[in-house]
Amino acid sequence: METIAAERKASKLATKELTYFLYGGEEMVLRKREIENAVISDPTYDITKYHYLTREELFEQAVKKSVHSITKLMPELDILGVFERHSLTSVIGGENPLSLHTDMFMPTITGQGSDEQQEKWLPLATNYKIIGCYAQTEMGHGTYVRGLETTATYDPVKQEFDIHSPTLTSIKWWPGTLGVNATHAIVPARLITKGEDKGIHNFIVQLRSLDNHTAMKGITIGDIGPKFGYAEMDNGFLKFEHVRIPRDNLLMRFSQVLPDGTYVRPKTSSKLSYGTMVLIRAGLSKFSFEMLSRALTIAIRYSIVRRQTQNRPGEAETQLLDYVNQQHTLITLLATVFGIYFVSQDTIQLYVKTQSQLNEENMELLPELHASSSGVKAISTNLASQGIETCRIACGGHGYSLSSGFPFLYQSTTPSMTYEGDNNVLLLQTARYLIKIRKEVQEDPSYSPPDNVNYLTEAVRPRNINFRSPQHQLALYQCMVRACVDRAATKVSQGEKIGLDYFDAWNAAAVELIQCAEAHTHYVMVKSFIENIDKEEVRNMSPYNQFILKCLSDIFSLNYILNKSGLFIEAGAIYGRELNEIREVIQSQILEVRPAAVSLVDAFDYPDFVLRSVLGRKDGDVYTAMWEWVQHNPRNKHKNGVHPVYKKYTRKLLRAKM
Ligand SMILES: CCCCCCCCCC/C=C\CCC/C=C/C(=O)SCCNC(=O)CCNC(=O)[C@H](O)C(C)(C)COP(=O)(O)OP(=O)(O)OC[C@H]1O[C@@H](n2cnc3c(N)ncnc32)[C@H](O)[C@@H]1OP(=O)(O)O
Ligand SMILES: Cc1cc2nc3c(=O)[nH]c(=O)nc-3n(C[C@H](O)[C@H](O)[C@H](O)COP(=O)(O)OP(=O)(O)OC[C@H]3O[C@@H](n4cnc5c(N)ncnc54)[C@H](O)[C@@H]3O)c2cc1C
Repeated sequence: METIAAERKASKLATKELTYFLYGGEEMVLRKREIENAVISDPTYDITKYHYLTREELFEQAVKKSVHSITKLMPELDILGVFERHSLTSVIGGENPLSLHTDMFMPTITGQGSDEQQEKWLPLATNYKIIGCYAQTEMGHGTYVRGLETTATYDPVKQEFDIHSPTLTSIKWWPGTLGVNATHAIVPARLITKGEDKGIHNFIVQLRSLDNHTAMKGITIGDIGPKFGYAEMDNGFLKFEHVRIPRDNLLMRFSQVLPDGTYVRPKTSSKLSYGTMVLIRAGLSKFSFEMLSRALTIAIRYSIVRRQTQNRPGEAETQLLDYVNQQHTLITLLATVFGIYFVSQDTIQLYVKTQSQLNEENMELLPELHASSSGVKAISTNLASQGIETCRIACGGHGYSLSSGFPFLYQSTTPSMTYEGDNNVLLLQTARYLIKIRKEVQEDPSYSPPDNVNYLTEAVRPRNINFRSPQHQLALYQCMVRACVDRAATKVSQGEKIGLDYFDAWNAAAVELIQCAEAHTHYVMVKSFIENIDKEEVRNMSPYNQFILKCLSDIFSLNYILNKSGLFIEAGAIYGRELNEIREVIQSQILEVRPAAVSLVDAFDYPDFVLRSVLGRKDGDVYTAMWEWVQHNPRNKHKNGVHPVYKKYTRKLLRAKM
């Protein structure tokens, strides 16, 4: 306890200033804390026994908490917007089994419903007269949305759609909130009218009765069973047997079916029906920041408190964070989490800007948003999932206990590498965009590509390189990414030249394509970090905070160069002989950050309640917390301290003659 207090005292970081910066100002932080305190002081959200609950208990508690939040806490706190809602969910912790209602069902209606449809459905949804989910994925198809098999066949006589699951593989499988709670779903299905298949469109389908919650006629519905984690979420299955819905349950903002069955195609892009996925992908980088920053808070605080090995006679054992390997592991991750933070801010801004353009039927930014949000979602969820596991390992044996908080963070984060688009698949979408822009640049010298891909027109290694210079770092990345894009594009065209069809040529280059998308996205993250810490808000910070952010930016940028040095050397961006200098800059910046490490994680401002970790306690009283935790263990609570398995099994073994 004294150690962590001493660390805080010695740190020169203006912690409060950084917290205000991260949350968008003092007012936002005060509001966040108001929400946290309301949750912490309400017994409904008690977490004392959380880690010992069974799957069914976890689910029931989570639904109870969710309903309590909607009916009591949210009105009391006047929580309306998406950010405050997420803030509340995040404090309550665990999964929110009703989250898909507000995160996907409602945004789909807002984004894709006509004005009349919004007027009809949004008040019902806002007031929880209905509970919605987003039922897209089927047993046979998740990635390949165009391959979904559920049909929606228009009947002009009754002016209804007939929703049907024609095969076993067409059964909807995975959607959250579907298994037990939802009354309605957005159902992407193949629209068939006048005998023609018009592709995937979104429909609103009622699943359960609003009187007694039983399944509607023709609907078979349930929960898909235990998963890797996510016990609190009712991921479900859904089978349709010719379910009838009115014509105007087709979401008609972009395309329509007229009463006689005439199809009116979207004026602009058919991909607008994928809009909800893009929204969540943009939000997932923020989610990745939250999950990884919590893991780092736990790992860094514990590495201050934990001592291991007396290295000099008569002195205290060494703090884990004073081992250079531990510093390297955790401080490079600290730099990463700031990288994710900045790019998530930029991605959400790009989403908002694109959305306002789309409202004016301007599609200009859509390809960039799709490519960028796909890449950023993939890289930030990969980094967060791997980073949480790295934090667990960095905490030794105690990291493996549920009480560390890591298992929950990992289980909740790792599926984000799959849902909302598998990360490899999304990186291939980013690569598709890069290859396309490269082609345009080559074919039309007057074409000026978007800023983030400008390196495709020119990328030059600086002379007299200074690895501490952000501009030089960016130039190195530009050379490297350009070479990666060239390599992938060349591989595709070589395949085509030897007679492979488009798919085979593309598939043969898949590894290089994913590599170029990854490299590009890292470049975008480094660029975002560098640009953001050059903004006025940061330049107004205390000099020491600016200095630490610059150190973290260098670490983030240079550590990737070191880890992927093969790519940079192959591109002629750096020479092998320069690697030592890069190592030294990283090492010296890590040493600069070390004294501020605990204040940096304090700046994330997570109360103990949110971390749910005996190792990550703010006061550093880890061992007392571990002892308290074990007192709740039901396995220790049997008469005379003797567990029933003794009578059932071990006694027999001990007395058996063998
Ligand atoms: C603001 C903050 C608040 C948000 C808070 C978020 C908090 C997060 C917590 C959430 C917690 C839990 C949520 C979990 C719930 C999970 C839900 C789901 O998983 S829902 C199901 C998701 N499914 C997928 O993502 C499927 C992945 N597959 C696809 O998206 C597509 O099929 C794809 C892209 C792989 C391929 O599509 P398609 O075959 O149709 O396209 P092509 O490859 O042929 O490309 C054609 C052309 O279209 C362009 N394109 C593709 N997609 C899009 C798009 N979305 N937008 C724009 N354009 C798109 C593509 O680039 C091609 O363009 P071209 O010019 O021809 O090159
Ligand atoms: C916790 C969780 C919650 C979910 N919630 C929802 C929800 O609310 N609503 C909903 O509709 N869905 C939901 N899903 C489903 C999710 O969106 C899909 O699982 C996801 O899109 C991946 O699709 P898939 O399962 O078909 O994987 P697959 O496509 O079968 O992928 C398997 C492997 O094949 C590779 N692969 C596949 N296609 C290609 C390709 N074209 N090129 C190269 N490689 C390829 C992938 O990289 C991956 O490694 C959820 C899933 C999970 C795990």
